Amino acid sequence: MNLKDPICAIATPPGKGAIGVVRLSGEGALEIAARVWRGKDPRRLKGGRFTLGEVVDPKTGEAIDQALLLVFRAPRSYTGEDLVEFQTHGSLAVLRRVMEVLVAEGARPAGRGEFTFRAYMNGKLDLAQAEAVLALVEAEGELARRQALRALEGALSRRIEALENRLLDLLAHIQALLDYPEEGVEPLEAERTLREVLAEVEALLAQAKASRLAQKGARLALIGAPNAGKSSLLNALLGYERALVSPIPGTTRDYLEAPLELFGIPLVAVDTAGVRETEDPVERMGVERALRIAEEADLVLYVVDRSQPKPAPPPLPWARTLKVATKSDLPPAWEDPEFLPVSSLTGEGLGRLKEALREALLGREGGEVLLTERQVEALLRAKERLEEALALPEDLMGLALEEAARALALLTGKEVAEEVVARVFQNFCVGK
Ligand SMILES: Nc1nc2c(c(=O)[nH]1)N(C=O)[C@@H](CNc1ccc(C(=O)N[C@@H](CCC(=O)O)C(=O)O)cc1)CN2
Ligand SMILES: Nc1nc2c(ncn2[C@@H]2O[C@H](COP(=O)(O)OP(=O)(O)OP(=O)(O)O)[C@@H](O)[C@H]2O)c(=O)[nH]1
Ligand SMILES: [Mg+2]
Repeated sequence: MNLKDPICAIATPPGKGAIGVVRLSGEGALEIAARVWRGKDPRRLKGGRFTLGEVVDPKTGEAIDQALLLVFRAPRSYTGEDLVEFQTHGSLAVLRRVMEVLVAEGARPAGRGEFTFRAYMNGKLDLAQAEAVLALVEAEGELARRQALRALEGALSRRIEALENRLLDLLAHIQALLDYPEEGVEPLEAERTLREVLAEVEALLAQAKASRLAQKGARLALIGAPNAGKSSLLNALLGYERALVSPIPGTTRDYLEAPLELFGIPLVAVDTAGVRETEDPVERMGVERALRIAEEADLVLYVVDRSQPKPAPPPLPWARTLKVATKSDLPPAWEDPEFLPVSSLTGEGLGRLKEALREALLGREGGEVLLTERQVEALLRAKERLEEALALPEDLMGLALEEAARALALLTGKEVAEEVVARVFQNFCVGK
């Protein structure tokens, strides 16, 4: 891959937008820009400045759009190279023509993530930060956005580097003891350092689940007997009347999905048909679907009407099930401390139910750390090596320590093989 040639891409999403952005980066970017620009010469613009003018087709002199042009000069740009942005009107008709004239003047359409790849290669971002850029672009909920921004700002990278440095210091110390046994090098306290580093790695790993949830979201299924109050509870959680509710058992025939963001996690809540034995073939199809949805959900709310005799529970994945007793505003027919009482009518208990959902989804860890699958793998490897080192005498733990440090370095990308880097950027969209 050529690392300096001028590349260009539409950076805004396809479709109509008030404004569209085309980026151009690399050697000769300013010269190319000058050839397709009518207005103040971009080559005379300082870095960080913009000007209003027209993008033109240099072959015909035809104006393509009225636009703003921004100049960033190497190394002070996103990529670290000379970089020009054209901020045009946001139609595909405009953006496509801008791309055409840039390519005609010698720029190459960028590959996926190539701008950020260059930023990485030029030391503007480390690999954890580049992955944070991707996560920020893809963030669907508040939690994912917060996690990604913190990682982009280097929070994870700093934590990892601190651990790496402690291991490297320890290694140097061991080496000194081995090389100069007579010279009064201070004795090691390897075990304590190792335990502290291991605890920090484990603390990070404890956040992996929350990070995956924030990015991928979760499915929440409501299941229970007909008339239990599932659809009412769905509506209460959503805050609007999404599902039909009626006193007639069997109101919900097919399942129904609704997006719901709780604690910054993008959830899909699924209301289902009431589960019961039935002769009606259509209703039976609904019941079968309901059970399948419960099986596949990340979390199940088993909904039971507390004002009626308690029914026999359907087969549910109990490890992922929260029990809810609805209609808590009515006189209870039974009590069971395993069930959370709620009333969709008055809202009583909804707050506690949401808290229980939060704990079931996130655990007790707050979940402010972004961890990609790749990073989790590296942390697991580091953890294994640290445990191995702990089991060895101090003069023999050097190799395991070195490997643990190397595993940590994978997170920030200092020791990462080219294919791994390529794979990270494969996940990007064009223009990022
Ligand atoms: N129009 C536009 N908006 C955007 C971006 C962009 O590239 N263009 N960004 C793209 O992701 C994000 C902002 N992030 C950016 C990060 C660094 C630099 C940059 O030029 N950094 C230089 C110079 C800093 C300075 O002028 O003070 C540097 O780090 O040296 C630009 C954008 C989101 N919004
Ligand atoms: N008093 C009271 N009535 C409720 C409450 N929740 C639901 N109901 C009533 O219970 C009846 C059934 O509610 P739905 O939400 O339709 O029950 P469902 O579980 O979706 O029923 P199916 O779709 O038939 O499986 C309706 O008449 C609701 O008004 C509640 O918290 N308090
Ligand atoms: Mg219903």
